[in-house]
Amino acid sequence: MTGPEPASGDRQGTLLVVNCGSSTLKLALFDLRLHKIASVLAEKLEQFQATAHIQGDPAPVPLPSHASHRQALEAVIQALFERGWLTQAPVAIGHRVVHGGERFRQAVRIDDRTREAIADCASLAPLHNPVNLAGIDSTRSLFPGVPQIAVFDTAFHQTLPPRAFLYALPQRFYRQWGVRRYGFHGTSHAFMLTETARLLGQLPEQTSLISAHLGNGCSIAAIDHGHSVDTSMGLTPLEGLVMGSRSGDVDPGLFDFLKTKGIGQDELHRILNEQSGLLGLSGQSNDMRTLCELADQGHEASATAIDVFCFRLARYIGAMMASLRRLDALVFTGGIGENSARIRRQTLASLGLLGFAVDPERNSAHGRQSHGHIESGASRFPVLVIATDEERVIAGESLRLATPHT
Ligand SMILES: Nc1ncnc2c1ncn2[C@@H]1O[C@H](COP(=O)(O)OP(=O)(O)O)[C@@H](O)[C@H]1O
Ligand SMILES: CC(=O)OP(=O)(O)O
Ligand SMILES: [Mg+2]
Repeated sequence: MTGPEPASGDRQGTLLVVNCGSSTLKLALFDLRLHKIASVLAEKLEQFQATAHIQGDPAPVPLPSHASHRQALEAVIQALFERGWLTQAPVAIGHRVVHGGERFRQAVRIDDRTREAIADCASLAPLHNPVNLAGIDSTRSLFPGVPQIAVFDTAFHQTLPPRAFLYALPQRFYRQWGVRRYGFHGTSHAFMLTETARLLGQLPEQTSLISAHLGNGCSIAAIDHGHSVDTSMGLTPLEGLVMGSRSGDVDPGLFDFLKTKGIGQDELHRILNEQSGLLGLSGQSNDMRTLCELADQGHEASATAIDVFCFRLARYIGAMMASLRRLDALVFTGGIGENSARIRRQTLASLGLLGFAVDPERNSAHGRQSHGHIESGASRFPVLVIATDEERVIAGESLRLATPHT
């Protein structure tokens, strides 16, 4: 199959959005009115079965075995040209960058100096920033002279007050090394704010919500009158909720204990980031869909993984209430939040005392791409399901920064 009636927006120009994740690469093309023209997903990068597909095109994009992010990006861009989705260089390229430290409070145009500053933040997001940089370097050499914009996961959370961002550690760690809670998934939480305000018919600056982004990485944010005031991720994207293969919160005393068992620094890093979470608890998979199927077939460890996931999430929803002056809605998003009625139901079942109540029919009616209410008439608060679109937020910021006069 070839591209669309050749990529309609392409004649006026396109925006390319690059989201290099820990093992995936997501690409999206938008026209200058922010209509999405194409999206691409490459999965299992660095593994034997690396694959890439342009949505709606049955022919996979050929990738070398164990393709790196850079190789996958180059192959996908070549395919976008060959199949007619792209006919000229994009007018701007937006990149998701996970960690911007305290240096980046908003999106920036990338030059040599900002690239170095992003590299300086890499030790705080070792699974993410290095691959984000690989994406930046690759598109800078493929499209020299095209404005490149970095949009940071951390930027939306720069409004956190000290009571939420400080750890109870000696303050010199914060002053000397920036040891504090940063928070992530900011583009998704920001999109939840805009969409919630739109659905409720009010202004974003008057809207207060709890946003639960449940994908491979999971985080929750308390947004008070349009500002992020609390979130579950911390210095790195490891703190907080149970995730696909990340542990979320553990007792830091664990590190000393595991040392006595001969587990060193590198192994500990691998355990907490790659072998824990849903994967570690179930012993089977980091994929919530698989675990729901296994639990239905009576696999006990998978059912336990789901229990721990939902209970931790419910506790965090309760904790986020302490950060808000009012609550207009609790919002579920991300692959799990958008698609799994079971996870939403089980989580909310622990929150009856706070006044949350779900309507079973509305809850099971909502899947990906469908916005809407799932609370019952007895609920104190609206509960919403909203499909996230991090790429659209990145495209909007990129357009704004690439064409500052418009
Ligand atoms: N119908 C479903 N039921 C339960 N989990 C689902 C369903 N569809 C997708 N998921 C889960 O969503 C997660 C991936 O979320 P997604 O937001 O797409 O990931 P990423 O963080 O990589 O962008 C996986 O755990 C996947 O199993
Ligand atoms: C910050 C983070 O966890 O990102 P992702 O969900 O893409 O892994
Ligand atoms: Mg994600």
